[in-house]
Amino acid sequence: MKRKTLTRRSNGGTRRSAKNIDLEGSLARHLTVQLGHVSLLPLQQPPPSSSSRPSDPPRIDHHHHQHQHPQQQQQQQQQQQQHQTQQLPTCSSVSLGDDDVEQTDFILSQDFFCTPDYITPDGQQLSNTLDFNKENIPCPKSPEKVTSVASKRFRAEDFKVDSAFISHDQIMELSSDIFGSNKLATGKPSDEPEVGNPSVNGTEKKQNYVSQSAVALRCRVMPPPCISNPYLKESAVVDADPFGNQRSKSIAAGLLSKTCSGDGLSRYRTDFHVIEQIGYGNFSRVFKALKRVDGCMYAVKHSAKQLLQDNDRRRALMEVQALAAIGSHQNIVGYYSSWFENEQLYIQMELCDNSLSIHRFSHLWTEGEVLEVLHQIAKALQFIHEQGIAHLDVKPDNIYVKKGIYKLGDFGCSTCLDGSLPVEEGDARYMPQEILNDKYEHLDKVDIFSLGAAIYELVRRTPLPESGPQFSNLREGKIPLLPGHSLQFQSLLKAMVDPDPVCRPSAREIVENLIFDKSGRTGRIV
Ligand SMILES: Nc1ncnc2c1ncn2[C@@H]1O[C@H](COP(=O)(O)OP(=O)(O)OP(=O)(O)O)[C@@H](O)[C@H]1O
Ligand SMILES: [Mg+2]
Repeated sequence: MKRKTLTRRSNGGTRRSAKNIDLEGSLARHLTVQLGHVSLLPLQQPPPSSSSRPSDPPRIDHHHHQHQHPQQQQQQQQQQQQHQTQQLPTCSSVSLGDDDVEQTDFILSQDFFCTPDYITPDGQQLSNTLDFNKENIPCPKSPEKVTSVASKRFRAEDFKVDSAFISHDQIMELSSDIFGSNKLATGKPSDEPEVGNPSVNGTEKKQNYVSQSAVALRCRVMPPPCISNPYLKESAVVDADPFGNQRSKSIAAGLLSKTCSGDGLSRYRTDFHVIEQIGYGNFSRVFKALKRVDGCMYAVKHSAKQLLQDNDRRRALMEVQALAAIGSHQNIVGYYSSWFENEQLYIQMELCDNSLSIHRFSHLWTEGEVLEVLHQIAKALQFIHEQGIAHLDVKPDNIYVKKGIYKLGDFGCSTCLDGSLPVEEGDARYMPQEILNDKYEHLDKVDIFSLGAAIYELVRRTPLPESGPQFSNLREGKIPLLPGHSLQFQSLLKAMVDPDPVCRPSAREIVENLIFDKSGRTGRIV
């Protein structure tokens, strides 16, 4: 694409041609489109035939103005105004349609765009070369404002009342003030402080002014590396190496080092108001926290200890990577965000009411109720299994309830079904025999066994043994009769804890089991 650079010099001495004039007319309209409310007056050019130099924008020369005879001055100003009214279209008459704007991709010189000629100081040294040492050079000073703050307020009130009552001298005075602070652009006085105005509230601005863009540039630091998500198979197809695998052998360490440094502020404390601790596990603490910016409550889980070893960090990261890869599902605890802070991993999650462990033994679970749990968590398992992910720690502790909806949480042990990730088995009480024998061919069926064992525990209202004959019986698929429960339900449960993983139903098969149609999922089956 052809690019054109427009540079205007402060003395108005830019070489001008008909094309240039045309171009600047387009530019003025272009600027109007961008700025909307900005008056075109200073930018509009008289026709080339005008005797005055067409490149000169309306310009107030304070010194010249002071030495002129008042009548002469007034006459000259009236002529100038008339000339503008006749020759120049008003803002409203300028078509703002895109068609009118020349289809040229401009790079507006900063001098032109940010510093209109009338505030560009004379004698400004322009260089065609880039000078990177300019950061701390004070900005050139614009002409001093003539008026004081007090008179500014007075004029502002007058202006609001009726501009017709303002004398010509007042207009000129106002204009010169406005020129200094760019207020002519809107034609309205503003109480907002003006950026770049050399005189604010009558006090001189400091000379060591650094532009915002320079500050932004300074703030740009080398970003931390991206971490490839092992749960997302598509991520391997990326052309470049956005994951910075060549940059850092210890990816998590790279991320950690970047996220722990910085401004020293705690994102957790800055973004959240911590209400209370709501839980803890072997590796983490979980807090109920109000997010300041959106006013909603979340569960924020962070690692109990500082993750000083790369392996610990990787392990912790797998939970958020799994959550992020899995995505949103009604029966899975929602994941929002995660970050490292103080060498701990923080995870912002959907806040649930409680986990099933609370009512595990106190509540008399009806068959309808346990079927509801079974059906909803089976749907969660179907969702993750279809994405090639196994949970590997399904148990009442990790099943949450929120407004009557059951949600699977704590993906700290989740892994890939294809064996591409290490297997870290969950709570042994809910693990099938094959896992204890290090056989990982059917990891999805491990989740099915665990869910069957969890439901069995809810119905029995007694904790599952960690060892002994009852422990072995369960792994052999032997469960005693459950009085008061339908045979269909007991058969389903028995199938779920079958010692042969292949014989266990899949999550989909469970979801589609007819038992859920019959039960209405909340009623009790006799
Ligand atoms: N999203 C949530 N909403 C409400 N409470 C939660 C949530 N997440 C966790 N909790 C509470 O915090 C406890 C510990 O959470 P979690 O099981 O995720 O931690 P953990 O350290 O991974 O545990 P584990 O020892 O099972 O590995 C839970 O038992 C539950 O009481
Ligand atoms: Mg847990």
